[in-house]
Amino acid sequence: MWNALKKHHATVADRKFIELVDADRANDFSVIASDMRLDYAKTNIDKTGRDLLIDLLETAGVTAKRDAMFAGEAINETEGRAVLHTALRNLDGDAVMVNGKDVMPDVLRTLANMSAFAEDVRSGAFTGQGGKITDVVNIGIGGSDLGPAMAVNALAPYHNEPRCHFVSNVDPADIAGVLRTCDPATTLVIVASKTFTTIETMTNARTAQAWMAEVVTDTGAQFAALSTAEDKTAAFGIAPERVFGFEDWVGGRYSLWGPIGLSLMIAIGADAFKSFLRGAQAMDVHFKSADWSENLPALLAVVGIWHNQICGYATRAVLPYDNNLNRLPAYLQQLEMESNGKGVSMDGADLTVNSGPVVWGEPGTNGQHAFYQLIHQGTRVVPCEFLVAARGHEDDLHHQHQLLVANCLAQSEALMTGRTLDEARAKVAVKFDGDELERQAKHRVFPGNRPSVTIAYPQMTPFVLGQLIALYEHRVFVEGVVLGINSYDQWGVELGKELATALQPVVEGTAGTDNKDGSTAALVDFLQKHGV
Ligand SMILES: O=P(O)(O)OC[C@H]1O[C@](O)(CO)[C@@H](O)[C@@H]1O
Repeated sequence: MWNALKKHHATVADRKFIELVDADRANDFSVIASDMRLDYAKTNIDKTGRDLLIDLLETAGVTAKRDAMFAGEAINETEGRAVLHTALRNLDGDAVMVNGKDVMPDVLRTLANMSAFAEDVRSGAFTGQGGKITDVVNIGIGGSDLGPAMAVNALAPYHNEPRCHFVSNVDPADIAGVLRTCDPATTLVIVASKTFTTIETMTNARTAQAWMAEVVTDTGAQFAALSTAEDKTAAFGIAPERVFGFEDWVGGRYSLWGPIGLSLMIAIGADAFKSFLRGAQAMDVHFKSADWSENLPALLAVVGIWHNQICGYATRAVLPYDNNLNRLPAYLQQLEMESNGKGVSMDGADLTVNSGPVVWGEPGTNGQHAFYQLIHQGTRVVPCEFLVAARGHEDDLHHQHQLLVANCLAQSEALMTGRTLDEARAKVAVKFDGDELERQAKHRVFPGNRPSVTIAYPQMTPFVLGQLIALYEHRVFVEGVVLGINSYDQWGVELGKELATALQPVVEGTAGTDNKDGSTAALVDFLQKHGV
């Protein structure tokens, strides 16, 4: 299949896709599911290419793998675990079996407990020593931070109760900056850690505990924990009624839908949080039922495969024309790169194609005045993913939103159409002539034919955000199955953790640098001379 796709790519690589994009192609290469429209017409995928890509899904066994995932089979083979974040948004409670046990009663009970606690915090029924909670500090990292941090920003227009802060970095600047703005007597600290062992999180949690203890008599009463390790949360001193547990079949970067979403739930309320879950559930239903040729996550995945594994474009820019989605690129970096940044397939063989792409981005229009220069005229092609809402939330500034939308559409159009040398000459002919005209015109040429997809939606509501994040999760799943890798482990983060633990005494000066390489030893020496 890979060879067939590469052969086909050779036949379309030079085709100007601007010449192909008429109304028919725009409809044929777009799909609408629930509230979302995915347009992938501005690419050089043609019908044959799409058919081949869909054959690839079938050959790779995506259908069977998808069904196995939803059925609770242990598709995370290297860790022997099921992958069931979808159960967390299965609000109708239909049975989901793991090892012969229906997990839904526990899932729904935890959701009810979280909802009651979140509403108590919001209403003031739950208080700190100094009264109603004014600030919530979520301490977590990776999946225990990026999801809720991204979603609280994305849903800022729905955020109507305590201020929410997110501390992730072990750099003391992070926690010190946040705690400086909070009153310990009215702050709730949420320690979010699936394992409850992550060094950054546990270090920050102890710092927060000490900060609170200066003022608050019973600090444990103002701490909550989100974890799979209830023994460890108890040892930390957090009472069981404020521990919201989940199972090991929820991966860290897929955990926003359950207890790890508590800070989001406190920010927007339990009803809006359920609407967020319903959006994701709608995308799950679509993913399970739509034909691959009409299936949003599958199509987004095959476009990604086309650009990365077939065309060889190493990166992908995610460009939300939605300022509140400013943390989406960082969230997607973990979701996609921790899931699909692997060089070994499930059976232990080396991959024969590239692993997943480097994902990066910033909201438009800011990026336009920063890195779009390279996207338009650089020597490397960067496939772009634009996201845009029909409406913002600032009704009195709707004209400004229209300008935002115009910018978004202009960028994908400019990337596709480009500007020829003749057009560039015509632009500068009033100012220059002769050789100087030629030289100046060359700088103003845009190669065009640069691919992009656009995801459009009515408005960034909790329901729409749920759909969007579930769309990306399933896209990652499909790409992972096609590559034959396990998208649900993350062994690649281990070595650095082990070496950091070993280096701590070296940095502190209680161990020597004898067994370190020359470069590391010299850096330790330099930092120690400067007071580390
Ligand atoms: O929630 P935990 O267990 O603290 O882990 C945090 C993050 O660390 C990782 O395990 C990677 O180091 C991520 O996969 C995870 O989201």
